[in-house]
Formats: sequence, structure tokens, C-alpha cells
Amino acid sequence: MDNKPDSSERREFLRQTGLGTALLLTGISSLSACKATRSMSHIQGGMVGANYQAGHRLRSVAELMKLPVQETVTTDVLIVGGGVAGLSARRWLAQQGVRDVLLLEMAAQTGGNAAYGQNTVSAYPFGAHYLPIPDLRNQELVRFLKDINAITGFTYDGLPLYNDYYLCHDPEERLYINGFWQEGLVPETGVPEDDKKQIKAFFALVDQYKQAKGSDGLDAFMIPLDRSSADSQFRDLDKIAFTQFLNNHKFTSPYLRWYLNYCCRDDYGATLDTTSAWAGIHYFASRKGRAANAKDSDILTWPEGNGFLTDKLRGQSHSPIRQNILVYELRPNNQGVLVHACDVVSNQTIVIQARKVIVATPQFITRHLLPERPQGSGFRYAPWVVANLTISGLPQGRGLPLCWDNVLYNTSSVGYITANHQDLRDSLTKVVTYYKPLTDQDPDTARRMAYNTSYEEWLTQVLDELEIAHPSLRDYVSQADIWVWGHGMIAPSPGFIWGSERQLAQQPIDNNLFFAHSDLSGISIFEEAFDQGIRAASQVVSTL
Ligand SMILES: Cc1cc2nc3c(=O)[nH]c(=O)nc-3n(C[C@H](O)[C@H](O)[C@H](O)COP(=O)(O)OP(=O)(O)OC[C@H]3O[C@@H](n4cnc5c(N)ncnc54)[C@H](O)[C@@H]3O)c2cc1C
Repeated sequence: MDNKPDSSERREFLRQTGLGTALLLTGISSLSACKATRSMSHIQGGMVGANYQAGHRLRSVAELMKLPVQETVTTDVLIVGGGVAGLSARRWLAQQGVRDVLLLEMAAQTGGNAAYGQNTVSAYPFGAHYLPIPDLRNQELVRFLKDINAITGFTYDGLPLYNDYYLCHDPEERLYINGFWQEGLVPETGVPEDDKKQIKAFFALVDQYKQAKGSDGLDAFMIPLDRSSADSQFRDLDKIAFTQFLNNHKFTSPYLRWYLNYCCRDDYGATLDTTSAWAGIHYFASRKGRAANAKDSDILTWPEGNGFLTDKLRGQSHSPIRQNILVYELRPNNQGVLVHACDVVSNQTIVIQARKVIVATPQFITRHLLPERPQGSGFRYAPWVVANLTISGLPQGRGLPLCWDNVLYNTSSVGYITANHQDLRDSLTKVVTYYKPLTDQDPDTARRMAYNTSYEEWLTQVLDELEIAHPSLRDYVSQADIWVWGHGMIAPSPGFIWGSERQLAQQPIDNNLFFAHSDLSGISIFEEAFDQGIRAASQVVSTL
């Protein structure tokens, strides 16, 4: 959920359609004959989510070792984990002609944190939901987007043409502040002049960072972030918290600070105090996408969110994938790596002898698979709660009608997106996806609290908050599914990105075990996971 400047003239036919639907939805909601009730008993749904119980079985590997062996298989390359990084590694291996590849995924579906659901109204994301248009120097990502028709062609001067159905349609973003839905997420309505000046000065400063190059000639801020300059004048920003950076520059405006805190929570599941200044600036200064029909701040999105991308990634290789298989031990031997995994449906063990293994799991899992490997303590994960609400209307107050991204000022969530915003059908029923990073407590406490909170308690919290801007919303909700991400995303705490831990965690073991995951970048976005997969797969190819 990124900050966008004013809407452009592009995609006019889509804009008209989307806006028309939004207005109709708003109008109908106030006229609806739906019976008003404060009860939630009419709402179907429940807690859904990643199979964390399967993951928790890694806490007692000794028990798993007692399971009977179902089968023994061999493979040249085994990939553990079918998130973006694992699927990207699999795609890359296929493109390099490596045929004997097997991917094992613990969950019932691939996609990892880009999971999604579907009902009769729409598909909807439970995690990742957008991709900013990439920098053209990220050639592999551009190539992938071309392969899946997200880029439909290039102009004579090399600028990509993005698929209009995937570029986020207007209207994109609105903020509910001072009782009014304003356009864009940077506070404006009712904001004093002094604050506005600071907001302007902040954006002027990050624009300088966007253009800046280090003494090595590299851009100060790049995606993938390992391509950024090593110049200490920039990297040293990683040593301080974003709050300190703002203090140093005398950015005191509460509106600016609210906005920047929102950005840290939205992208990193962290706050101004727990995000490194380098990461905080990277959010703004690294987006350098160029296109013939889009601005550098434009994004691609789909009803199922980035599940669209992971399904396409999956389709780019024919090598086998086995789901519901929890890998629980990786033991290097003289033929490569001996792997033990549990089929969580039959509750039996599968033994795999692999020449090479790509471990595409998060570090909090990897440490169970390789307990003797030294573990860094800097890998901190933000818990998140995501709720998908199917609604028959959306009562709202003054201001801009429903957008793709809708944020409520000074609330505990980062707002909601409209899952079927890209859908051109004129439907009154919608699915909205509400996102809440749990940043009020330390991650361990918040995680425990999240798992111990009931469906009814979460639903009440979500609806109470949304009813600030949408009175009586609960009367219009027919289905609500709630997903808790205990370890939603790696948090770029001060010192983590340019410290030694993530670099060490990337190091292969004996040229047989290789590592790929967005954790190893220190920030959790599609582009980093995609790149981590290619990096690890290239290392494998060079050793085969
Ligand atoms: C709420 C939320 C919203 C987000 N929004 C965005 C967004 O809008 N845009 C964006 O770019 N990014 C977003 N992200 C981040 C994005 O989802 C991730 O960066 C990316 O999907 C991570 O991919 P990955 O492969 O690195 O890791 P993961 O998604 O963690 O994949 C790891 C995979 O390994 C599997 N696995 C784990 N242990 C085992 C085991 N022992 N055996 C077998 N399999 C195992 C897991 O089930 C999983 O499928 C969001 C994340 C969250 C939580």
C-alpha cells in the first residue's frame, strides 16, 4: 500500500468503470433494506491460516524421527519451501536446463506469504497484494513480467507497456482523517501549514536520496537491496532508528510522523522506533520503475494479490512439487544431503537423498532443520492479522468514494484494500481485505496474544475499528475469514540490513546446501524473495 501522487489520465476506461461501481456501492448501502442488528451471528467464517501446527512439530524432531518410512527418493536438486524464493529458484533451474528438481512444501498450497482465498464474489489475498513496477535494471524481474504478460510489449525506446488490467485502477488511495475521506495517504485535510511544510521538506529530502549515488558509482538505494551502494554515508543510516533520523532532521510534525510510522508498519510490520533509518528511507528512495504507461510509483495488483504471481511462477517449470510435506532434518553426507520429511496427511516419513538442497524457508524454521548451524539473533519477525470481509454495502461519510487502498488515520491497522477493485464487472458485493501489523507489543508477546485471541474477539476488533469510518458495517458483512501470521515478515531493525548476520545466513554449506528466502534480504517484498531464489539457484548451477 504505497503512496501515490494524483491520479493520471491513463486507464480512463478502467477508472470510469471502477469509480462508477464505487459510487453505486456507497449509494446502495445507505438505501439497503438490510436488517440493522448489532449481532454478528449472521457472519459466516472463522480462523483460517498457515499450517502453523505442522511447523510447530519441528519443535520435537525426535518424535518425527519415530514415524514409519513411507518411501525413499533421490533427486539432483531439492528445494525446501514453495514461497516466492523457492518457486523463483525452481523457475531459474528450469531455465538453466536443470531437470531433476523436486520442491517440497509444508502447506497444502504453494505461495507462502502470498496466500489467497476465493469465494463466489472474488478471490482475495491473505498476505502480499501488490508489486510496484520495477526498475528496468532489474532485468530478470522485467523478463518474468514479460513472460506472464504483465508487460505486454516495449516502446521503441525500451519502455515497458504494462497490462492495463493489472495496473492498479484509479481511484487508488484515500485516507479517512478528520471525518473526511481525502485523496492519497499523506495527511492533508485539516493539517496545519507548518506540518505541510515539513511534509514537503521530507519528500524533497527523500527525492535527493532517490537520485544519490555512492562513491562506488552505485545508487544509494536499490531493489534488490544488495545492489545498493556500499558507501558508508548511506549504509551508516542503518545503524540508527528512523525516529533518530527524523529527530536529527528536526522533522517533528505529528502528521508526518504518523504517515512515516504507517509506512514502516505497512511495509515492514515495524515502527519508527524499530525500523532502521536506511530501511525507512529505502521505502521511498528505491522505487525507480519506468514505463510508457505508468508512473514510477504505480503498482500492479490482482484480486488474489501476489498469489497471481506465485501461481505464474509455479507454471514456469514442470518439475514436480509435493505439498503437505514438512521437511524436518537436513543431514549433509558424502552424496550431498540426506533429507527427512513428514507427509503431514499420512503422517509418515519420506527420505530424500539429494545432491544439492536449496533451503527456501524462513530462518525461524531453518534453525530447526540445521540445529548445529550458528544462528543469528537479529532475525525478528512481525506478527500480522489479516481479515477478509465479504460485504453487501459500505456505508461511508464525506469525501472520496471507495478506493483500492483505504486507510484510517490514527488507528491500529494499516487499513483495507478492495480485493475486487480490478474486477470490471459492476458488482455491488465486495470483498475487502483488512491488514493489521501487531506492533504495540514486542513480537513474541504479540504472537502469543494473537494465537490466543478468539475469532469473535478478532472480528469485534476489526469491525469496531472499521465502523469509525463505516457506521453499521457489521450489518453488511456476510463472511469474515481471519488469518494470523505469527511470523509475517522479517523486520529491518537498526543494524540488521548491513550487519553481518544476514550475509552469514546466505553462505552455502559445503557447496551442497544453499539458502534462499526474503529473510536474507532483511526486508520482505516480492522482488527480494524473487532475487534470493535466483541467487541461490545460480550458486547451485555453478556447482553441478
Ligand atoms: C500480511 C502480509 C502482507 C504482505 N504484503 C506484501 C505486498 O503487498 N507486496 C510484497 O511484495 N510483499 C508483501 N509481503 C511480503 C511477501 O509476502 C514476502 O516477501 C514473500 O512472499 C516471501 O516469500 P519467501 O519465499 O521469501 O517466503 P515465504 O513466503 O515465507 O515462503 C516460505 C515457504 O516455505 C514453506 N515452508 C516452511 N517451512 C517448511 C518446511 N519445514 N518444509 C517444507 N516447506 C516449508 C512455507 O510454508 C512457505 O510456503 C507481505 C507479507 C505479509 C505477511
